[in-house]
Amino acid sequence: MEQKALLELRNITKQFDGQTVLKGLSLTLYPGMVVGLLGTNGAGKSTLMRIALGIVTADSGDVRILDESPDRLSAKAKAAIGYVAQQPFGYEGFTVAQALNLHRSFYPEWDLALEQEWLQRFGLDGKTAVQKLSIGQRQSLALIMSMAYRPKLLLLDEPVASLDPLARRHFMADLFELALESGSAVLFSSHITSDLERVASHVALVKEGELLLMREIDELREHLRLITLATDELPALPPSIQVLGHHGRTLVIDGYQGQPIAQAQSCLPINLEQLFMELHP
Ligand SMILES: Nc1ncnc2c1ncn2[C@@H]1O[C@H](COP(=O)(O)OP(=O)(O)OP(=O)(O)O)[C@@H](O)[C@H]1O
Repeated sequence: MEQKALLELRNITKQFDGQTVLKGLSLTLYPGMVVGLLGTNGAGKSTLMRIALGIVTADSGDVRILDESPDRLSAKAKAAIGYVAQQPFGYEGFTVAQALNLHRSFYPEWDLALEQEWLQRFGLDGKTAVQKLSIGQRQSLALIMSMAYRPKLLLLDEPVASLDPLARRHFMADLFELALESGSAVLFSSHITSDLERVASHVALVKEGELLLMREIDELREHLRLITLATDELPALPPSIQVLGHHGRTLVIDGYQGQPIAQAQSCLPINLEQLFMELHP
C-alpha cells in the first residue's frame, strides 16, 4: 500500500533580494523517515523548513504539509507539527516549569511523563528562570516543547548544535524511536555528520539551493564511492553511474555496484563527512 506523505515539497524556488536561494528543490517525507539535511552555511536549509511551515512563502512550487497547504493550516495539523528554530526563543520572565505549563496548554496530546523524563535526562530544573539557562539548556527546553506531544512531523533546525555529546546522543536516539514507533517523520538539519550517520534513515544533501542527493544512509554506504583517477580527465563511465563530484584526480560517484571503473587507481567507500568535503572542494 502506498504511504501518504507527511511533507511534500515540489519544485520550490525562492529568491531573497535578487539572490536565488532555492532552485526547484523537491523533497518528500513519509512516516518513519528521519531525514538529515546537510549543507554548507547559507545553502538554504532553514529557508526550506520555513517554507514548509508557511513562515516564508515560496516564489513557485507546491507545498503540502500533513496534506494541507501551509498558509491555511488547521488547528489539528498545527497540533501535530513540532518545530525548533535555530534562533533562541522567548519565555523571558518565566521559570522552566511556568514556560512548560503555558506551552502544554496548547497541546491536548501532551505526554507529561515524557516531559518529566526529558527534564530529568537533560538535567533541567523546573524552578530555574529561563533567562538563566545556558544556550544548550534552552535548546533542550525547546526540544522538549517540540516533542512532548509526539508530533506527526518534526522539523528541527540545527537542534543539537549546543548540546553536549551525552545529551545529543540521548536526544538523537529518542528522535529515531519517536519516528519509528509512532509513524512520524523528522527533518533535521545538522553539521554534525557523525550524528546524522548514526540516527538518520536518509540524508538530503543541499548545495546552493539544489538537492544534490536524497538517499537512504545504508544505500549511500553501498553505492557511493570515492575514486582516485590516474589522470585529471573524466573517463567514460557505465550509464548506471552518476557523477556527484569531479575535481582533479578525485571523482565521487553514485550507483556503484562493483562495475570496473576505467582509470581508477583506488575505489573506496566514503563516509558523510568525506562526501561533504569532496562535494565542496
Ligand atoms: N529573510 C531573509 N531575507 C534575506 N535573505 C535571507 C533571508 N533568509 C535567508 N536569507 C538568505 O538565504 C540564504 C540561505 O539562508 P538559510 O538560512 O536558508 O541557509 P542555511 O542553509 O540554513 O544556513 P546555516 O547552515 O548557516 O543555518 C542565505 O544567503 C541568507 O542570507
